[in-house]
Amino acid sequence: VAMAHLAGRLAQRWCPSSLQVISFPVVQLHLNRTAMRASQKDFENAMNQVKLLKKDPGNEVKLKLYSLYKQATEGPCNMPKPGVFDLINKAKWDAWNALGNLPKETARQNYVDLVSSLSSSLESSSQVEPGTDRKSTGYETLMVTSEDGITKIMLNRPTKKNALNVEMYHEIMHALKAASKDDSAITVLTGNGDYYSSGNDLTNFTDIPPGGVEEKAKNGAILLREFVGCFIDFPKPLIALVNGPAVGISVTLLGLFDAVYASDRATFHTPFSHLGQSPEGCSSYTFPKIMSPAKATEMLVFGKKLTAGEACAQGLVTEVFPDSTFQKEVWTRLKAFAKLPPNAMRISKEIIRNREKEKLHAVNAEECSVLQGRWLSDECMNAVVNFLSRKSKL
Ligand SMILES: CCCC/C=C/CC(=O)SCCNC(=O)CCNC(=O)[C@H](O)C(C)(C)COP(=O)(O)OP(=O)(O)OC[C@H]1O[C@@H](n2cnc3c(N)ncnc32)[C@H](O)[C@@H]1OP(=O)(O)O
Repeated sequence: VAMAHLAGRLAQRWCPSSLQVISFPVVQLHLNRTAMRASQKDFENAMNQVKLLKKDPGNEVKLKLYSLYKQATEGPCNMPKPGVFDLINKAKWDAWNALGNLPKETARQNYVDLVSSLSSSLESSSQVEPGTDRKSTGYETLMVTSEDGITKIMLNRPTKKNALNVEMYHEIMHALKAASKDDSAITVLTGNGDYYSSGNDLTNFTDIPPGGVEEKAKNGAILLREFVGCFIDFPKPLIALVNGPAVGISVTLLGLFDAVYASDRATFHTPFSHLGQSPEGCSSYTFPKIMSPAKATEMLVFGKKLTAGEACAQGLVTEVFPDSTFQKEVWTRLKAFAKLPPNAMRISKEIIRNREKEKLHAVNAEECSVLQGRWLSDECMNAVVNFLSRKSKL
């Protein structure tokens, strides 16, 4: 968060003429989808949409819909528990009861989200050729599709090398939450175009709220903590397809994925010191564990850029594929994974992740708090000003 007026002051202090060449685009703060609440009308529309689904979504999803509907309309489960032999009503009761004290509004929102993810994946199944991706609409910065039991979240700002702007952070969180509830077995994150992602969009640092730079840094830390938290808590197998170079937060997050497949064109670069910043995405904890403390230091402190082969040798990448066959090979493999029993995969992931979850959340909180301070430093502001004034690139 190098903030416009402070950055401007810095530029003026050290290089008055540079003010003419730096124009600070104002980042449009888009509506936080996660903060959106479904209205009664949205809820009613969703109920109508369910009736129009052309394909049976399966018992598990139907139970989820039932329980969310009951919670949204009546609140916590208020029925006597059916007998053990009343299997259907018992399953319904269990599903509703499992929602505990979930607020009615949240249940309503979850119902609307679930129906929307079903509509985009099931409704279109009758409209598209087999094998063609089904696209869910409504995202500005992502392409989200569901096919063959796989939800694919594709970063879609190729002209900006898939840099993560504020809207993209919110949309990824939204897409992950929807994917965690949809009927896919696994979820994939990848990039559109020649880059996987160039990391945090450095223009995020330029839109200063009335509270000034401190407030900007504080808001950035809150956003980052919530964003990384979604990866820590994601319940299904989450796989990264690193189609090209990856920078900054797009690299650090890889330590929270369950598998990372990379094209041999990919590179892995975390130039935090160059940018006056410090590690995030829980990498201060995951990287030393994955690759040894010294190798992690080379990346996170000295900003050493790794090739895909090096990242694989160090355990950050699971497997590397020639770029020419990357898509074909990984998708064949992913489709086979997606046929495995989804509940078994979820439970196996849970048992691996649960052991680390508390620690990861604590690390995330600490990293965000340290970064909040870094964003206010001259070192960080200089780096951002230099990039925005096109004086430096990585
Ligand atoms: C709130 C949470 C904060 C979490 C913090 C996370 C920390 C990080 O992620 S640190 C990493 C930050 N990323 C960078 O420093 C990368 C900066 N970009 C570059 O150095 C270069 O663009 C590149 C090496 C990635 C690519 O160079 P190349 O010559 O191939 O392409 P360009 O012409 O530079 O880029 C095309 C286009 O894209 C814009 N762009 C690329 N990356 C970013 C970025 N990170 N932020 C903003 N904009 C970016 C670049 O400005 C070009 O835009 P124009 O065509 O409009 O000039």
